[in-house]
Amino acid sequence: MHNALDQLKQELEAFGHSNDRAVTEREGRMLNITRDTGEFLSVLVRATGARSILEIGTSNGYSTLWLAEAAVATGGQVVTVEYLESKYQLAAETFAKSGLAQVIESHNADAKEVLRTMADASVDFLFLDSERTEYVGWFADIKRVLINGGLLVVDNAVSHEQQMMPFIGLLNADPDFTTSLVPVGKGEFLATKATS
Ligand SMILES: C[S@@+](CC[C@H](N)C(=O)[O-])C[C@H]1O[C@@H](n2cnc3c(N)ncnc32)[C@H](O)[C@@H]1O
Repeated sequence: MHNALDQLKQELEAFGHSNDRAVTEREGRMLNITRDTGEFLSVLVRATGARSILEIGTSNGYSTLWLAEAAVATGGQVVTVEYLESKYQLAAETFAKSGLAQVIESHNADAKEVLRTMADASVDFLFLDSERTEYVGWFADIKRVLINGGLLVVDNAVSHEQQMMPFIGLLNADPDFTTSLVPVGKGEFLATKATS
C-alpha cells in the first residue's frame, strides 16, 4: 500500500463522514463510496485489465483514487465526470495531492453530454455513481460506449433499490448483458456486455 495515498484516502473518508453528517442539502454532501467498494473496484479493474475507465459522478474524487490507483497497474486512464463546479474543484485538489493526476482526466460537465459525444466501444470499465433518475435515459449511450466484454458497475443498487429498479430492469432484460448484484458497500450492480 502506497502510504501517502492511503493517508489521503483516510482523510477523505473522515471528511466525507463528518461533512455528510452535518450537511443535509444533497449538493453539499460528498456521498462517497464505502472503503470496501473502493477495494472491490480496485480488484475488478485489475482483474479485467481495464485500461479505458469512465467514472460518472466524481464528487470530491474519493472513488476516482481507487480507480486511478488500479489504472496505474493496468496501464490505463480514468476519465471522470462531475457537473457541479464546486465538487469538480474539490476533486482537482484531491487529484493534485494524490500522485495520480497523470492518469486522471477530470471533466466539469454533464454526463449526458459526455456520454453522447463519446465514440462507440471506447470504454472498458464504467463506474456509474451519479443521479440515479437519469440512468434509464443514458442507457443507450452507456451500452454503445462499452466495448464488447466491457464491465458496468453501478453503485447504490441495494441502498436505493426502488430508485434503481427501472435501470436494473433494463439491464436484466437485455440479452447482451450478463448481470449480478453484489452486496458490497451500498450494493454494486455488475453488468458485462457481450454482444455476439
Ligand atoms: C454519489 S456522488 C459521487 C461520489 C463519488 N463517486 C465518490 O464515491 O467519491 C454523485 C455525484 O454525481 C454528480 N452528478 C449528478 N448528476 C450528474 C450529471 N448529470 N453529470 C455529472 N455529474 C453528475 C453529483 O453532483 C455528485 O457529486
